[in-house]
Amino acid sequence: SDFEKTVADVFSEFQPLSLFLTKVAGIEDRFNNTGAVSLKDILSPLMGTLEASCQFNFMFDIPWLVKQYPKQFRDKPMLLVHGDQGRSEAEMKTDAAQFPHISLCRAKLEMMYGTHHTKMMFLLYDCGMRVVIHTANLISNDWHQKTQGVWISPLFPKLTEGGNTSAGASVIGDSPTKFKRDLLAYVQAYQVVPLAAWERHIRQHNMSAASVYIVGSVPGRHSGDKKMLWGHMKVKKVLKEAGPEHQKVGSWPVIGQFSSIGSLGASMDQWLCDEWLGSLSQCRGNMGTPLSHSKLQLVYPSKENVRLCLEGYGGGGCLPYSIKTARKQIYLNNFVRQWRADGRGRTEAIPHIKTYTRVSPDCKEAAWFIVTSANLSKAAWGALEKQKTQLMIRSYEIGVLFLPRHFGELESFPVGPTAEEVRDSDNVMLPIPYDLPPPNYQKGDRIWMWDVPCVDLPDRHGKKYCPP
Ligand SMILES: CC(C)c1cccc2c(O)c(C(=O)O)cnc12
Repeated sequence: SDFEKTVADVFSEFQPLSLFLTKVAGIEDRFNNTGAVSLKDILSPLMGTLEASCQFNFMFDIPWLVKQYPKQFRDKPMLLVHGDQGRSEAEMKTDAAQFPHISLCRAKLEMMYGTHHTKMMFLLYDCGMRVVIHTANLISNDWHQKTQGVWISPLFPKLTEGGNTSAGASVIGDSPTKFKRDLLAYVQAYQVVPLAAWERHIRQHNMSAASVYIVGSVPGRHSGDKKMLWGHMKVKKVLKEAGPEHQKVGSWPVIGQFSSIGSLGASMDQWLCDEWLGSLSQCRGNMGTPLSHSKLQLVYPSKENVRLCLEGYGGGGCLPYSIKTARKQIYLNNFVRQWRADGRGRTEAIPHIKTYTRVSPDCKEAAWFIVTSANLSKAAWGALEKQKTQLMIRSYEIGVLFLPRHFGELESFPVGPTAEEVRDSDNVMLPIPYDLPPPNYQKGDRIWMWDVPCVDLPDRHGKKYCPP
């Protein structure tokens, strides 16, 4: 039964995809006992005996974060990688100063409007290391009543011989998805001294069991063969080389699901449907036929989704889509679908998770799946410039891409609408975080914008929404 399952049980039940949601306060136990973890679970001694950790993120509540570590690990060295500058960096330094084991590392943000969105943990144990790539800020609210995604790596054992000598260009202890090579390239892109030690730790571990691809974004104008390393061009490259066949999935819809939307251009053909969808609809054997934009579905909470959520209108505080941006791209209203997750008990847990996938018309199979920090924006995924010779990215992002072929020669992933189905299935099943197909917005409903008042109907706490 579900009572008294340890995090080790929860972890092993959801292998080999190792894709979890975060626990949500206030929903039925069964939706938290399977396929879901808390930050304390991830940091539990049952996952390994911690020696040191590195936390990449955007928002940090340092005293709260320290309390998520088991007492016996609260003095282990912790590096926080952030993008704060000026006053907020000063505040972070003040908070960190009270903890001698914590050091800070600021990521360079030289592109205007770039942010350090990446949410990742390096957990160094006495017997190996783990990588966790997720979507939650290191603040209590992000782990309380929201839907967040977490990929937890296998325990990567230490390489026996001097593993950190990389044999020329190739990397020792890598996987068929080149997980270690690409993770090293991502970490190296920061060019900051404190990460050199973590680069060495990564080199010294055998990551051959990693069955996902790294999909990272680093700020810059990437050209030549570096153009395919990051953002939507990395997805395009991997899907073209190793994705499912065009004749099988070429007509399947692509579904994007995210918690914010950038300025995407005055028409859908400028970036959304040509460039971005052009990359995410790539597949093997594709003769370049673009996917019709009727096959694009964008899951983003409506005003009613926010009004009825566990947090009430306040839940919309992590959905920073502004009316200023929205009114420049009304065409998005043709693509948006509601957030509904009855299968996971999370229809009322605002989605801060970001996922991208391609599913069969009958919603029973998925061609691939991505969980990432990247919202639907050019800053995150990149925008091609100079006659498509360079990819301009503003922010740091990271996610993982699951391809069926790396999970047992599958052509596609069977989709599991509930965590129990995934747990009890003998074959690999994708624990999809939301219900398929995503429902249309109801008549009279609208896209959630965080700077638009809601004074007609109260939320579950009897409140109206009057943003500052
Ligand atoms: C507009 C900005 C400051 C913002 C508002 C609300 C939530 C945000 C958030 O959750 C992230 C993130 O998770 O990386 C990043 N910016 C967020």
